[in-house]
Amino acid sequence: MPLADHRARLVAGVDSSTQACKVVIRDASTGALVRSGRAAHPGGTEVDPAAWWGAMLSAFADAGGLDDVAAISIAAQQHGMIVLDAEGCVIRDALLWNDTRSAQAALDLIAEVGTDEYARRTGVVPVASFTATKLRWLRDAEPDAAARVAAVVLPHDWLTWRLRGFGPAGESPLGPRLDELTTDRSDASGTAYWGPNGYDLDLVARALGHVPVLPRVLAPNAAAGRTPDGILVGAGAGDNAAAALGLDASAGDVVVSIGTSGTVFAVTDAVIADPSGTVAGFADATGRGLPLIATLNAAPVLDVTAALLGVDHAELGRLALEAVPGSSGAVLVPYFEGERTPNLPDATASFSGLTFANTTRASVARAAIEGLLCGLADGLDAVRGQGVYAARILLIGGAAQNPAVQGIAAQVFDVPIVVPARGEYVADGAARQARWALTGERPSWPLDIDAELASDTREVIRTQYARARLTSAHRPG
Ligand SMILES: Nc1ncnc2c1ncn2[C@@H]1O[C@H](COP(=O)(O)OP(=O)(O)O)[C@@H](O)[C@H]1O
Ligand SMILES: O=C(CO)[C@@H](O)[C@H](O)COP(=O)(O)O
Repeated sequence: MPLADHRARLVAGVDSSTQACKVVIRDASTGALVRSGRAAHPGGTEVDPAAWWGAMLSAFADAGGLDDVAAISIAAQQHGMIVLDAEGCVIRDALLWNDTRSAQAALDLIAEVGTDEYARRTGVVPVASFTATKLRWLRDAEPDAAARVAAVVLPHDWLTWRLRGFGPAGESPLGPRLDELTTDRSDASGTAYWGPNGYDLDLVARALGHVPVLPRVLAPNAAAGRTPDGILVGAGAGDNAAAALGLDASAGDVVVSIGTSGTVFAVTDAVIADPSGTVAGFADATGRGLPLIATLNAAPVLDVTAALLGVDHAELGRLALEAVPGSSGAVLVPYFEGERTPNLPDATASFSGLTFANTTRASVARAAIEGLLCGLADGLDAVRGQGVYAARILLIGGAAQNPAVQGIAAQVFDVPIVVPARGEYVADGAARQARWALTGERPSWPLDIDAELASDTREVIRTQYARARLTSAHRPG
């Protein structure tokens, strides 16, 4: 379609992430940012999806509306379990990627199927984050609800369906057409019941007890349909895959994202099947692979530390830079929310190495940043262990904007760091996808860079962290 009429000049991308919904509206030809908007999401690891729908509509309004937009795509937090009944109604609140109640269900599924078999069939080994384990938890803990499940979708799938006008009768113009549910490869690959041969219905039935309607998996450049107002709707994607697309990540690029989750991932053609489960062999949003590790404790580690010290993020960063690398021996192993990598769902955080001399505001601030980055550096090692080449790190996510995080990252990671200009790269990836669906041509928009930092590794940081991680009890009580 030529970019001639007034609508075709703009495309929109959505990031429905854990803490907020963000929308960018970009020029379809040049990629220039025209408008943007955002709205907050409720906290917690169990959320009524209606809150995400409401936040998305608010974010659209904040961005000046979609009247002049030709195409839109939605990216969202991965793995969240949304269960629908035959009338298209949400049966219970969604369980998010960072809800760890299904840890035992993950172990049960592994005991039945085996780690090698899971990795071979789906590219992943179940942990509490993945959708399959949440379905097993539902089957065991809420069997009446499980029995009513007619369809299972992820956040971006459900928002895409609602945006196209589908939903419960009375709440949507087109009604509860479950056969119109769609997803894409990247989000399907985070369910632990999708793999190289499509949906693995045996694994679905093992998890939920029966096989419900599952969303049709669209190609990266396909359209899911149109909104009732005629806006083309792209396939959408999981947030990390969308970020890789938004950054145009290519060989040698490893993305490190410090949002609610910490993630380390790269785009590759290699088939990843890690039976240890450390690296997830996800799919990307272009038809390739996205090996990824995720931690449950990233930017909120700094939020809680700043609150403890009674400072804002800028002051937390200034304090941290007053301390020496290694925080004079103070170490934070930041498993506040349990942990996924390493897989310790019941773990708690621990400070160690404290003395009268190093128990200062500066050391505490620095130890928080060092601790969260060391978990991601371990993740980078694991991703490289799968054959991924890292020439540089692209550092993104809310906490990546903090100069102290950037500076300390250069002391923790052993490859150069590039900080793209402040932006919403997940939403940008979705906007690129919308443009791709609109014109059939994947855009190559420029990427602005804020900072480039040479690696300045200080071994003490990771050495003492590794020791502390092994010796901390990580158990509540
Ligand atoms: N300058 C900063 N320093 C440290 N953390 C920050 C800074 N700015 C934002 N954050 C934190 O980043 C997080 C939001 O990042 P974002 O990537 O948008 O998360 P998500 O996509 O998971 O919603 C919040 O926890 C916020 O407090
Ligand atoms: O679970 C994962 C990836 O496997 C997380 O990355 C979620 O996709 C949430 O992302 P953010 O809200 O932190 O961006």
